[in-house]
Formats: sequence, structure tokens, C-alpha cells
Amino acid sequence: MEILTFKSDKDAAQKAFEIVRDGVVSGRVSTLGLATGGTPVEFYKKMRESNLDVSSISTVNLDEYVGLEKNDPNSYHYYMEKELFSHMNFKESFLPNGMAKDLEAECRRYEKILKNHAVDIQILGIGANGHIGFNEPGTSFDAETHIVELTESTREANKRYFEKEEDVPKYAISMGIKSILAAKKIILLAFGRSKAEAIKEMVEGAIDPSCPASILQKHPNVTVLADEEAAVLLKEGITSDR
Ligand SMILES: O=P(O)(O)OC[C@H]1O[C@](O)(CO)[C@@H](O)[C@@H]1O
Repeated sequence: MEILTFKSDKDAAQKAFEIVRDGVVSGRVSTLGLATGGTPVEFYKKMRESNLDVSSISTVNLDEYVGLEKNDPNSYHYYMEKELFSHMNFKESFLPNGMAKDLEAECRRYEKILKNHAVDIQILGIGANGHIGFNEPGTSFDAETHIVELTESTREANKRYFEKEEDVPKYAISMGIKSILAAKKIILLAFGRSKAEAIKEMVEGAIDPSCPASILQKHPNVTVLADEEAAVLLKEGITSDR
């Protein structure tokens, strides 16, 4: 696992953009895995302000809330349209459908999409409890796309986007950890002191479902781009970038 620290999230986002841009321009990347939440916002800004031609690139997203329509401002469909898709010419983009009548069938449908679109670079954030995608602590490392009951801590962290806490959905559809690990390369972004414990656990802790991100220690090609606050608890071995 390569760990690079940066003075600001903007610098880290620039580095993430450069890795993605080089992959796209060289033709090595044909599918990008994308994340939502506050963390990748600067990265998406760099992407949409670039003149990168992504017309041959497919995208797959990690997750979507259950019960929110695509045009609900809190849905991840809406987020992706706003932050990225309405600004760039991707070939095709996939997210789970949180409004599907049969959610189990939707998980199977989405997993098939993932099998047909092998992810070359996956962008990840991390929850303060170590979750990746919406894979909460305790999730099996063998899970494929599945329905997740969100923990109180995740609902609490995400309530800032909703009018009332009761409006935060209780369930989501998420790519499983096995599906995430299938990506050829993973770029995990982490910013702020609230992520420091999770980053320490991910890098230095035991590989255990209590910290879903700890399984990334086993992936052969992970780059962590963190700001100094998120990396503050790491013992050593940090390469400082710009
Ligand atoms: O980037 P944030 O808003 O801190 O959230 C952390 C992670 O939790 C999620 O919101 C839920 O999966 C992810 O989208 C994100 O990577």
C-alpha cells in the first residue's frame, strides 16, 4: 500500500486526477469506479475542469440509498449528475437502482454489470468507522453487491445532507468488498482528523471485518492520498508528496 500525504485536499485531488488522466490518455483505463460523499468533491472538480476526453470510458458507482428517486437531491444519482456526469462525455454510467421493486434482483443485476465492466481504477473514500462503499463493520470480505442496513454512525455522519435526521435512509445497495477488491487499482482519498482513526486501523491494524478497509492491505495496487490530518496517527512510512 502506497501512502502519500498532502498539505490540502486540493493537492491530493490533483494527484488523483493525474493518475486517472494518465490512465485514460494511455488507454489503460476503460472503466472507472466512482464514489460519492464529501471526499471526492475536489477530485470531481479537477475532472470537470479538465478537457479530458472520456467518451470511451464507462463508470460504475459504489452505492446508492434505498428509497430515493434518481432526481432526489440526496440520491447518489443526483450527486453524480451534478458533480460529474452533466459536465463530461462518459460513454455510459451505472449506479445501483435504490428504487427497484425487487432489491435482491437489483443486486444481482448490478453485480452482472460489474462483471462486464472490470474496474481499472476505483476511487474510494472511507467512513470514520472504516467502511468502504457502504460496507459497514462486520460485513464479510466475500460480499458482492448487497443490501446494507446503515449503522447509526454512518447515518449520523450523512445527516448533514438531509433536512431531518429521520430522512436519512436506513438502507442502501452497495458494491461488496469482493466487488471492490476486483479493481485493478484503488485510489483511496481521506481528509480531515475525523478519518485519522480509520486510516490508522486500515494501514496498521489487523485485517478484520471490524474495519472493512483493512482488507485493502491485501490488494496489490492501492494508493492512499491523505491530507496531514487524516494521516496524523500513522507511525511511519509516509511518503510526503507536494
Ligand atoms: O466522504 P465522506 O462524506 O466523508 O463519506 C465517506 C464515505 O462514506 C460514504 O458516504 C458512504 O459510502 C462514501 O460515499 C464515502 O466514501
